[in-house]
Amino acid sequence: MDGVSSSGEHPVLVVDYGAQYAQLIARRVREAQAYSEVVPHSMSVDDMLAKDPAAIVLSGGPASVYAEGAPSVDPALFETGVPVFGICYGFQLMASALGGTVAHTGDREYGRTELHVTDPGRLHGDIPEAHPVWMSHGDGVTVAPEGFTTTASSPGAPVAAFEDVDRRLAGVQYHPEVGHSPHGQLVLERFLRDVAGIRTDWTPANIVAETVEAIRAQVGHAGRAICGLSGGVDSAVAAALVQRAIGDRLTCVFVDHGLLREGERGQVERDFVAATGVDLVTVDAEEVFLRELADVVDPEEKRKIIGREFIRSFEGAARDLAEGEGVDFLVQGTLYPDVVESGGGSGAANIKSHHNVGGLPDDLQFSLVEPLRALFKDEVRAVGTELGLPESIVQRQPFPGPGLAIRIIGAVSADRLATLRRADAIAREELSAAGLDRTIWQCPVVLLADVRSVGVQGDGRTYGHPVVLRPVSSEDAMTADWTRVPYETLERISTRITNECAEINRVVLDVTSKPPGTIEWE
Ligand SMILES: Nc1ncnc2c1ncn2[C@@H]1O[C@H](COP(=O)(O)OP(=O)(O)OP(=O)(O)O)[C@@H](O)[C@H]1O
Ligand SMILES: O=c1[nH]c(=O)c2[nH+]cn([C@@H]3O[C@H](COP(=O)(O)O)[C@@H](O)[C@H]3O)c2[nH]1
Ligand SMILES: NC(=O)CC[C@H](N)C(=O)O
Ligand SMILES: [Mg+2]
Repeated sequence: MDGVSSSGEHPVLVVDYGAQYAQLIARRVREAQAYSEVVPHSMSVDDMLAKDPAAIVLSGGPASVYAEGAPSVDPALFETGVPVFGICYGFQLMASALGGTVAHTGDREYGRTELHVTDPGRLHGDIPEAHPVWMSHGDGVTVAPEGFTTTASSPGAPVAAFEDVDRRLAGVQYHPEVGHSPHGQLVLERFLRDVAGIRTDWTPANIVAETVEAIRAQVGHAGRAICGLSGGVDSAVAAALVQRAIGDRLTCVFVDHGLLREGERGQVERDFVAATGVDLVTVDAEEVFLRELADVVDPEEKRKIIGREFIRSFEGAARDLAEGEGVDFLVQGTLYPDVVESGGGSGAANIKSHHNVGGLPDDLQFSLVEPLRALFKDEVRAVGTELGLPESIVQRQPFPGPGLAIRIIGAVSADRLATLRRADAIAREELSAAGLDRTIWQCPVVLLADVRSVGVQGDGRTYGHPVVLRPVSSEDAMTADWTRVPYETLERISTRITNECAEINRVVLDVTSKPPGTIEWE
């Protein structure tokens, strides 16, 4: 079907009703090559329309649609002509808003359930008549609204799917977004393509083309930009996109804030420049960062100071560069998770202020150019590959901009940084030697600088600090699990760190997933 392409300008909005899986729905939509964003259920229909959505998905949620105070949907949404798909609670909402009946049936279904396709319709053709789906509900639609065809049922949900193709509305009681619904992705794709009429062509090549155009439009014909470049994946890809858009009107700025890992500066100045040919200047800012951070213990305070000092460094570099000519634009490799965690999503809580989002000072003079702001890391990697960046850059493990400062629990000092830098280098060496670089998303090493424990080394008493190993596996850093690193590798890391780092007499392993823990400790 030849409809609109979904993109940053025509997103598929996932309306979050408190679902466990709202982000996952958005990811699945993106996997179907349509661009998607999560928005809160408090957003008005007018505000949704202002985003010019290609379609809207109503998520699941814990409430019951008939309960007092339950989050609802404005029935006007269904009159706008925008295609809508309801999942679980969203399906029940759609049913009750359009005149169907939803009730507490007592027929709970949690987990694997057999679905029977009673009418293939647009969504369920060529799928076995009986197939497993993942359910998680206690309420059910007992009567579908007028105009809808019921297309599937399950033992506990006589109306388990319905569609009104003319009005481009459809929904399912089950969760198509989870891996346990093997045909769910197909059903979602059919809604986007065959019901909503979206051209699912949101591919890395199209993202590059669209983004380069948008950057040109923002920076104009004569504008000059600097790009905060860390050697990491995000800023490398952002720089490559901007370079493609404005060529040599871009200069990259690497800030050595003294919070870097062993060998990092050389790697950026030598290897990164050799691999990409970017025009790079380095700012030596160790002294000022360490001075400003002295005695600061609170993680948010650290982050705000670091965010501010990054900008001061960029301002200094811009002044030196332009010799009076204005550099108005600052390029940053900000990703969607940075925005969400900084509380900048739609109604999201502030978990931590990423230095490049929530940590920015109020008096920022630059206009920000953030071409990756809507993307997740795996999407950024695909864009980087599309741009021809080498594997060594595209597949690099992330390292946070605030660096080792947010891995010292306690105040930051040059001595503590030196200790942590060595321990971190040892852990990275051993994990690489064990061939785990691609299995592990990243492995922060955290120095508990305000904790001491008693040890015995060389027959003498020590009273040193512990370090924590935090190996995690993840797809996009929004959720993570701790990586089961082989004991032999852990043993080598532990032995080497306690032998080679004077202040450290204990190595412990963090076995917390995210949630509830975050990846970094601060
Ligand atoms: N040392 C640095 N010098 C200049 N800019 C930096 C530095 N560290 C971080 N930044 C800026 O802050 C942004 C966010 O940092 P972040 O660590 O999330 O991304 P990254 O370093 O580019 O990629 P990765 O997530 O792979 O480490 C970067 O994209 C970059 O623009
Ligand atoms: O550039 C950054 N600036 C920051 O302020 C920041 N805080 C966390 N991170 C990285 O983001 C990912 C998610 O981390 P958390 O689970 O700790 O929030 C992980 O990959 C972290 O390393 C940051 N990156
Ligand atoms: N997962 C859901 O969306 C559940 C919807 C509703 N709370 C029910 O129990 O039926
Ligand atoms: Mg980084």
